[in-house]
Amino acid sequence: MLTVTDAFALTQQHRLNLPTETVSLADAAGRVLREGVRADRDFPPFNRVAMDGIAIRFADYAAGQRTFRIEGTQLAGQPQQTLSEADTCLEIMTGAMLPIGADTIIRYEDVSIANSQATIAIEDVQLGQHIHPQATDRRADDELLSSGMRLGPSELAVAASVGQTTLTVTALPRVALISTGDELVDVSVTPLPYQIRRSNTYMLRTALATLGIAATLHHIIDDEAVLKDQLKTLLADNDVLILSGGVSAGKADFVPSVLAQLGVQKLFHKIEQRPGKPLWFGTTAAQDGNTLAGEPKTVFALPGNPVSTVLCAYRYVLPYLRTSLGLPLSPARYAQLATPVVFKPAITYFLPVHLTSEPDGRMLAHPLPGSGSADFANLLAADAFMELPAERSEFEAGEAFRVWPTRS
Ligand SMILES: Nc1nc2c(c(=O)[nH]1)N[C@H]1C(S)=C(S)[C@@H](COP(=O)(O)OP(=O)(O)OC[C@H]3O[C@@H](n4cnc5c(N)ncnc54)[C@H](O)[C@@H]3O)O[C@H]1N2
Ligand code: MOO
Ligand SMILES: [Mg+2]
Repeated sequence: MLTVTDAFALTQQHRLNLPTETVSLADAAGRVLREGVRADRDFPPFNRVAMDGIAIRFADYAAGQRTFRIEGTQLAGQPQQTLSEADTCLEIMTGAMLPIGADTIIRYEDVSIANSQATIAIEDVQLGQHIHPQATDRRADDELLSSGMRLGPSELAVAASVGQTTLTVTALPRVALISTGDELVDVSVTPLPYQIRRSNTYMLRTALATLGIAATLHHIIDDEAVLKDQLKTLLADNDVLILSGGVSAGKADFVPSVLAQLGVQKLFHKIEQRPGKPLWFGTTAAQDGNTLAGEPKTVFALPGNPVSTVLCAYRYVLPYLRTSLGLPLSPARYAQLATPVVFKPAITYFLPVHLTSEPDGRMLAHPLPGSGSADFANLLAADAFMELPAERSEFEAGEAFRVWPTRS
């Protein structure tokens, strides 16, 4: 059986090779940029006035002048004006170009205006104050956004400001989420005593939505022929299949054998971990390296117990999709155990934890062991899984371990 580290590495080695596509700026939120975006002008593009007030020549002020005749007004969005004579000023607004001849701004709060004259009421005026000089933030042709960035609010604001009406981004993978199991009924159905409503695919869809992936939902009954037939179609139509259930040792656990029959090559089945031991991962990539158009396709068959499904999603599937999209892995996060934990089997234990941020800067993980990998109501209080290493069985309060957040 594989360790967590080896299994993770295998998934990462078989990342998707997704093409790029061009999307409009309005549709680019959350997507992964695949081009560099440069400044078409300086930032700011002109000496930008930063306060509403008056624009003067500092030399006049330095020579003792305090009252200035108001020559006119320059609003934002108007062409640059000129301060024509000595001892005059222009009323000026935030966002306007600094007038030719002016070099200092006095706020309205610091002047009194009467009879078309402005009198400065303060004595600590500095040359160049309240001016945001051209090119102080970025210069024309500087690379502002680079390939591999995720497009969030700040990135899209910058893209808009340089006139980028479209952006080249990684195409989203087509992902199908497939629940399997005869005991599972639709959410809208009142289950019979031996049935339950399916929930795993809703969890998976919500988790994938954090990467901007809109996956489709499917359900397949525990019938080998039906499973084979439907998985064949889903494989043809998608880049990634994510199944839940049917991968363990049961009489109706047909998923691994059916995937093999469909030519999906198993890369691993079972990991030394709890929960999520029976995770199955495979690819249609040919061993000779020759891939058909639209290939390879990837299949994650997650164990059906809901807590196992969640753990496998956050520990393996989401990082896989992240890096396939061209994003770096999320930075590692750590927390300290709030109370001691004992876990005997020599396998990695993913402990559900509630995280608290303490006034002294520590992140504390409060264990929520729950009643096992079917107890998904326990996850309502959890913020993360803490990864407790396989080679240890006793973990002390205050010891720090890696955590895998389950909330974004
Ligand atoms: N003899 C053994 N039995 C089991 C082993 C084992 O190693 N030997 N492994 C156990 C572990 S660990 C897990 S995890 C489960 C995995 O089971 P499967 O992946 O085969 O999943 P199913 O048998 O189909 O279902 C398990 C459990 O999960 C519920 N389930 C399934 N899908 C959903 C869904 N979409 N929404 C909600 N709940 C779901 C299902 O009803 C079952 O209760 O196997 C152990 N057994
Ligand atoms: O690994 Mo299973 O996921 O323990 O219940
Ligand atoms: Mg089973």
